[in-house]
Amino acid sequence: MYKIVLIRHGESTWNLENRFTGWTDVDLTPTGVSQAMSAGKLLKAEGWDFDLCYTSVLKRAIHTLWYTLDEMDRTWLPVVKDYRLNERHYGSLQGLNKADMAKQFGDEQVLIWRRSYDTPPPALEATDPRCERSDRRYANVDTQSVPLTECLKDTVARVLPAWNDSIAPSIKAGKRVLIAAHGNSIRALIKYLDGISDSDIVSLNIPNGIPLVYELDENLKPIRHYYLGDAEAAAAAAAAVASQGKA
Ligand SMILES: O=C(O)[C@@H](CO)OP(=O)(O)O
Repeated sequence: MYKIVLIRHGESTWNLENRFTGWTDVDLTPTGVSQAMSAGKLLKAEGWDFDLCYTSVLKRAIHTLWYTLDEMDRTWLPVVKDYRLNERHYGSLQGLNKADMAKQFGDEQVLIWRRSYDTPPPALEATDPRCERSDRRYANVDTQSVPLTECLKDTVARVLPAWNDSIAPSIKAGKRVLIAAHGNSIRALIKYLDGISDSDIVSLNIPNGIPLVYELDENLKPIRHYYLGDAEAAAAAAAAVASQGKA
């Protein structure tokens, strides 16, 4: 049996301000830093250790990994930064307030933008200053692969190659893997691993900064999963994420 740990980044400045974030590279808040440190303390206290870490190229996930590893005295571990683990691209909603959008367009429309499997939010124009295509961190990525918007289906399509080409082979080679990523890139991976239907994935929400353990069989099929620490607190934090898109 293999075990991996997934962790969504701690609270970011735009989580706090309730803004659609996507590929915008925002910082952790002090709360986010302490969530990441608590995650590291919990992992250490429960005897977890890792050989290889994966994260995105966005600093809220990278810094979460740093603070978590620092608490474990494991900042020396190898880290693979892969843009394919980035948050789902939120198109032209990036930067806008979720509750304001719900007031303007209704809770149902915002739920579709946030959680529908195959309806993407309105796209960014390639000329929009928010477009990431000229960002140097994506210089080696094919332009068409730097999205202008994404639905979860699109995110699954980019996360899965990272899983299949890189993460899964590492796990099978016996590496103990920690993945620090984002709400929707983690939802994309879980949808695939657990075979969750397009309609059921709508209600899955991932809380900030709480380690989520997946136990996998020899074919990397999930046996069970659970949050470390207080399960009720994790469920309450996930429910709070769900209601962020309400007016
Ligand atoms: O704004 C975002 O990028 C994500 C995660 O913070 O939000 P949501 O939970 O609405 O998909």
